[in-house]
Amino acid sequence: MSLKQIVAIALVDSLQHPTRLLAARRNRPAALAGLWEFPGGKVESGEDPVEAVRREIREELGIEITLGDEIYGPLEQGWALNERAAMRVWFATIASGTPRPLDGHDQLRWLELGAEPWQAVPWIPADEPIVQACVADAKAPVGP
Ligand SMILES: Nc1nc2c([nH]c(=O)n2[C@H]2C[C@H](O)[C@@H](COP(=O)(O)OP(=O)(O)OP(=O)(O)O)O2)c(=O)[nH]1
Repeated sequence: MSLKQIVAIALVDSLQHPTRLLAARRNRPAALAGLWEFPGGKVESGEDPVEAVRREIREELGIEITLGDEIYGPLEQGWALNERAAMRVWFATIASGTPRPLDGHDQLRWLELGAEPWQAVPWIPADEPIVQACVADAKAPVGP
């Protein structure tokens, strides 16, 4: 694997008819604090990417998730974030629990998918095309 693999979710209210997307505001490191992102994190060595995203979401938001379709990026490893990392992103819904900013974030916000969510908050710049792809993919039915 050439780039560090990050995995994250586009948490939506419904896989079949998504109308809202959860954005999370980072509280660290200083260079990214205050910017909004898809909750997730790094895949550990030897870890399955889907298991990694479930673990990260448990740690960060305190919820269990149902995964839907992947939002495919241009790379096998998903979407380029910078020269060192790429991110795979899946649609997901809440299976149990209520999302709370437990670790890594200081605020969560549901954004309307129909209201240009890439402009609603200051996203990490690398995420903007992913948010746009999320909106485009959400117009077709997603999920199992
Ligand atoms: N989780 C996440 N990370 C993103 C996004 N966009 C983006 O450029 N990144 C970058 C920020 C970080 O450099 C890297 C992810 O690292 P992380 O700090 O979230 O991962 P982690 O929770 O496993 O790490 P740690 O803080 O526990 O050390 O990817 C995004 O939408 N979500």
